[in-house]
Amino acid sequence: MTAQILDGKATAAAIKSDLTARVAALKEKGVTPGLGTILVGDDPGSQKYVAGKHRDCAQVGIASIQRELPATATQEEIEAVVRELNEDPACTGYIVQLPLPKGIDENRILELMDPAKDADGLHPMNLGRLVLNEPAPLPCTPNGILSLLRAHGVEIKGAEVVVVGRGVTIGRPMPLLLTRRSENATVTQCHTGTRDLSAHLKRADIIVAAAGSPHLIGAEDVKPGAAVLDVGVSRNAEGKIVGDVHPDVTEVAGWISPNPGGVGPMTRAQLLVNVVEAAERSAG
Ligand SMILES: Nc1nc2c(c(=O)[nH]1)N[C@@H](CN(C=O)c1ccc(C(=O)N[C@@H](CCC(=O)O)C(=O)O)cc1)CN2
Repeated sequence: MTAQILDGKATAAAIKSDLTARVAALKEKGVTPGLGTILVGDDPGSQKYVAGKHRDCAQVGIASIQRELPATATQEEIEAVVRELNEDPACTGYIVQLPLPKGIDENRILELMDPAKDADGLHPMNLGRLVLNEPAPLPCTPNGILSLLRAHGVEIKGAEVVVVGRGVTIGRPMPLLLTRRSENATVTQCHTGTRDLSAHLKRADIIVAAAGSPHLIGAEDVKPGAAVLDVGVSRNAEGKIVGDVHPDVTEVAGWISPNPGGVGPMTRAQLLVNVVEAAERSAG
């Protein structure tokens, strides 16, 4: 078997085409959505992701507000920029690119954001709303994964899903989205403390690999026909992406997301969805 591709680029392009029309309609009502980004430091990966987010904004007609601080920025300096964007009427929603440099209290920065402008769905109030099944902006990568599966007709309802990883952007919120009544999946969360990862993986209909451990998952770990989403981003000596999923998984899986070209573009598309939805709410 050779797995079918979960094409993130094409799916994101379709989402962006829909958003372009919605942004045009907002502009006719006098509302221009604006996405703000706060980038601290000079991590090349983060710089690339933020640049991609603003390229996407330009494509769909969303205004860009970019704030950059050096790696030496203090907690207070970052908080000052957060306060500035909280107050800026041109900024519909914004994100603080993670991770922040060592020594910065990331949670305090996220808590300081105006939850109504939280385009990432990572403010504690919005994560709490997700737990309570109340409407909230949804974290971009988990929501992008669901959109990618739906767009390709992969059955989520009743599926056994294994999420590998417990980070704040993917691992923690992913099971919350998957176990909503609208998705009705059964989820096992695995992490570095899991005793027999392979035993869990072999039972999975869907695997979300977000461990950041190069080629952690091989063909021998995957049930034939399973859908495998590779979210891991490690870099080799040439700076190329190495995912959590070994290339030999393609021979066993039913569906696989390429990396790059799978979940990454979907993360960016869902960010734009959150910004446009916030603008539509404020436009009534
Ligand atoms: N504030 C946030 N920080 C981070 C998040 C997040 O959702 N919010 N997630 C990740 C990084 N991320 C989003 O910012 C992200 C990851 C990957 C991509 C992407 O488009 N990847 C491309 C490849 C790009 C490359 O060549 O390096 C792809 O997969 O095709 C976009 C955004 C951590 N931080």
